[in-house]
Amino acid sequence: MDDITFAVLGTGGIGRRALEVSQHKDALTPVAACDRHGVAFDVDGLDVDELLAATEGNIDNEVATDGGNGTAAAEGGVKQHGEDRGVVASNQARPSDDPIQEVIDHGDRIDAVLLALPNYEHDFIPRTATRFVEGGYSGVLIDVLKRSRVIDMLDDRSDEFDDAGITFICGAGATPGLLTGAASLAAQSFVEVTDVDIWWGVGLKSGYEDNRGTVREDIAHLPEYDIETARELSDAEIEDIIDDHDGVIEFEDMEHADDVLLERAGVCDAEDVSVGGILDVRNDEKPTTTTVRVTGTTFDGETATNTFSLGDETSMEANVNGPALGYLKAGVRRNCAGEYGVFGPAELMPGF
Ligand SMILES: NC(=O)c1ccc[n+]([C@@H]2O[C@H](COP(=O)([O-])OP(=O)(O)OC[C@H]3O[C@@H](n4cnc5c(N)ncnc54)[C@H](O)[C@@H]3O)[C@@H](O)[C@H]2O)c1
Repeated sequence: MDDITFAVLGTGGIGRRALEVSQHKDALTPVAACDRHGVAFDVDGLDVDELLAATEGNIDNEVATDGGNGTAAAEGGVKQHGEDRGVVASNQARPSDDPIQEVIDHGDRIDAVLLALPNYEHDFIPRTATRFVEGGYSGVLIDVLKRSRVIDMLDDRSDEFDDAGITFICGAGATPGLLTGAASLAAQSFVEVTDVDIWWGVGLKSGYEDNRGTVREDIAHLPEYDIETARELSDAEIEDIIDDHDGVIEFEDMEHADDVLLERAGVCDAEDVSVGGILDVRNDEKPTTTTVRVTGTTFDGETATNTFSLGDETSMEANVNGPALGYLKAGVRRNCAGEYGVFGPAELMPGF
């Protein structure tokens, strides 16, 4: 495949690592990266080492997205060294009042855009996608979002994507993403799938400070919170929740889009999919092994469970960004073939 130029929207915990992982993939050139405060653009390819070094320990991950500050958490302690917050600390970047628009304005030079943006407002990523349509972009958009309900919001825009020549790959991180694809592959042994159980373990070696978006959004899955209440928590309150759980938080029945993404690929009904897991915010060792268990019946009447498990040494960052960039490349192939609209990770695997 020819060299693929791509942009990263959101250089927080995930987006920075996406830039780093892209250095290890063939034929991928990052040409743009932005956070809420600034944008770096170089059509010949960003100097990723410089950008990562300049933003190390200086990541913008305020709770605000495009709605301004206004929450207690937004006042909180973003790690910051020097005067420039986030990507602007890189000498390739400059401040911007609307960095996403600047990426859209360079859209004719960008084959694919990875949206590593927060999901504090469920419609933020769909709204951002609409901006790309309105800005005349045609290419690949890909996200790593988690929530099931956002997939419907993207589906509602499917005709717009089609008309614009956009191939949108949704839910293409780890879960959903890698594990959804694995479930789809494991299901191929069966003629009927009765259960898909996803159980993940994540140890965050860099702790809450460098993974604020992910940890806050995960807390929203606890029974006593939702996305609105989690958004309003201050950093100190989040640290208290982490303390109350001794750093290890267990989740059950999470609203993860693996369910709707497997249903739309024809693997099983969404209600037959369950997702849970354990997050250890203070340890880089996984608190439990990540597994996908797919149970079904074969054409010759046997009932069995196919199990896929991740090596405990693989980090969350590796399991989100490797697949995201792999799916990005699969999206570019689809786009070049004239296949537009919304695709999930399971649809890019063997089908039924
Ligand atoms: N699917 C998976 O397996 C998986 C795993 C981990 C994280 N995630 C998701 O990845 C997303 C990112 O997580 P994170 O930990 O990197 O979050 P983060 O808060 O660290 O980073 C988000 C970035 O988006 C930027 N941003 C926000 N509003 C913006 C705007 N209007 N314009 C430009 N940039 C803007 C912020 O400045 C920040 O740099 C979250 O939604 C999280 O749930 C998915």
